[in-house]
Amino acid sequence: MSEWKFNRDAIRAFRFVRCSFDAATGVAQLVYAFDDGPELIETVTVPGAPFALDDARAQAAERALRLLHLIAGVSYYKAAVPEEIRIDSYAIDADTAALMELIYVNGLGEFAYRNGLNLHGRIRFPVAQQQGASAPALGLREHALVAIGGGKDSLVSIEALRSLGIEQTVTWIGGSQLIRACAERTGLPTLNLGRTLAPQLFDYNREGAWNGHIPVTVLNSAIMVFAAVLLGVDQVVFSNERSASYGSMIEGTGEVNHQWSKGWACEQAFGEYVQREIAADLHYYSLLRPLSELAVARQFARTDRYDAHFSSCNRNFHILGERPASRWCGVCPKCHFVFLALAPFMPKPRLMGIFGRNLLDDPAQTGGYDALLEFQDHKPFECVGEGRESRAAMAALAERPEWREDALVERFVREIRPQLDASELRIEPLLVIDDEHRIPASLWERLRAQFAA
Ligand SMILES: CC(=O)N[C@H]1[C@@H](OP(=O)(O)OP(=O)(O)OC[C@H]2O[C@@H](n3ccc(=O)[nH]c3=O)[C@H](O)[C@@H]2O)O[C@H](CO)[C@@H](O)[C@@H]1O[C@H](C)C(=O)N[C@@H](C)C(=O)N[C@@H](CCC(=O)O)C(=O)O
Ligand SMILES: Nc1ncnc2c1ncn2[C@@H]1O[C@H](COP(=O)(O)OP(=O)(O)OP(=O)(O)O)[C@@H](O)[C@H]1O
Repeated sequence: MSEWKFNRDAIRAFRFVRCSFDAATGVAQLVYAFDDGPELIETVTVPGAPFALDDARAQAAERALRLLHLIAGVSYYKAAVPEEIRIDSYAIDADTAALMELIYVNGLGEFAYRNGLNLHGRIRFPVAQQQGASAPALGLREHALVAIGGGKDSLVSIEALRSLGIEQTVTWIGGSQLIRACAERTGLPTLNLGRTLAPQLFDYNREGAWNGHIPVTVLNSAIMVFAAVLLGVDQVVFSNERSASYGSMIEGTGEVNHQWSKGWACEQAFGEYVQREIAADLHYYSLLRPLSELAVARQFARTDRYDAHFSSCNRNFHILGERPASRWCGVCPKCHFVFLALAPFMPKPRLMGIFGRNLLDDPAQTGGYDALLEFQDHKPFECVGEGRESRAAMAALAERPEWREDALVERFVREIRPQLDASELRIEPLLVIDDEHRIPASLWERLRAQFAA
């Protein structure tokens, strides 16, 4: 074993070695390996131990733990993308294998594109078990674990649930101080779940592992589903908007979606699996699925409670390395997009106060905005709205005296708008509320009224 060296091209198999949960400490261990190399151990910690679970809940927790083990393996599998996948300590059925293949192939879509790999037909999870009976209801109490990511989207959901009188715990994974500050600002009960990646992964990255984006939202979702079973609550709520279902259109390749695991196809498949295989009364859904990014931005602008606390800039969220000097780096696609999406819905001085500058009056940001507008470039690989949303927001600003002389708005009017169909530049059609979602019927009518107001 001590002779083993990471060599991505020589590795034959990725192994799901075992997973375990210690109810006395709240620590779960997710163990993987390449061939007969060292064990790669990821840990997830759920506060509130010791957990005393009855038989039905203990069995559901074991099923949720295996689901998490399978999904979290994507961080390690991607390092070598070997031909074979093995599961050493339990067996999975065809439905589980199909869900994993869906998540791995699509969730690693950007990773594969950027590395010139073709994962279709390559990722095969071994099926060694017949389909079992559907999971029973556990008698979970009515309470929502709401994911918070530090950005605008989750804050919109949290405020919506608050106004509907739904009991919630604001929940996040990892050690981000920015997310903690936002969570505390809500004034609601909070829960911080621990997650530590196997340290060898960072060595492997330095030693030439394949690297790239992983489907982090479905991974966070699986962690929260596991926590929900332990804590005995019936809802896991995310804040993934409709626009997340649409990727970047790449010439010669087709659609590649950075945020596939925030999209509708993933939510449907994962949510149905959780209800069928983990607990019949555990509901996983995105509260913002019926809304576009612009509609979410409009909702967010209705309160200034979080202006001094939130950030959508992903540069704040690295596990290793540098963070930006301020909450908004001002030069990444998320900063560009969020500034543009909020601009039609809030007074200019408020927006400039949030960002500390005017990104639309900075010619250095031209390339970044062109990509968002899908003008001579494709939509960036980031969690940003559709090109038509960016174009409609820019067109709205072009009509506003306080914005139209800013460098990038003025350029849009002069160079880009003349090439576009004016009938496709209206914001209103993009604010329409969709009916495709998994929001429980008991909430939906009241929520719809709130979103429509
Ligand atoms: C913060 C960030 O954007 N990270 C991406 C970045 O990682 P980087 O190497 O610059 O630094 P670290 O985040 O510190 O990660 C170090 C390495 O660890 C591996 N890793 C990390 C987290 C994980 O869950 N699994 C991992 O395997 C990886 O090898 C890292 O290099 O670049 C990486 C490579 O492209 C990305 O994988 C990192 O993305 C994170 C997984 C991440 O959390 N990204 C979110 C900020 C993000 O993109 N969120 C989207 C959601 C999209 C989705 O659900 O698919 C969003 O904003 O909505
Ligand atoms: N560290 C985390 N722990 C738990 N949930 C997270 C974490 N990071 C992101 N999420 C959740 O993942 C989903 C997608 O994240 P995303 O970054 O789009 O949302 P956001 O941070 O609320 O808003 P924004 O799009 O403005 O950044 C959201 O439901 C968010 O709450």
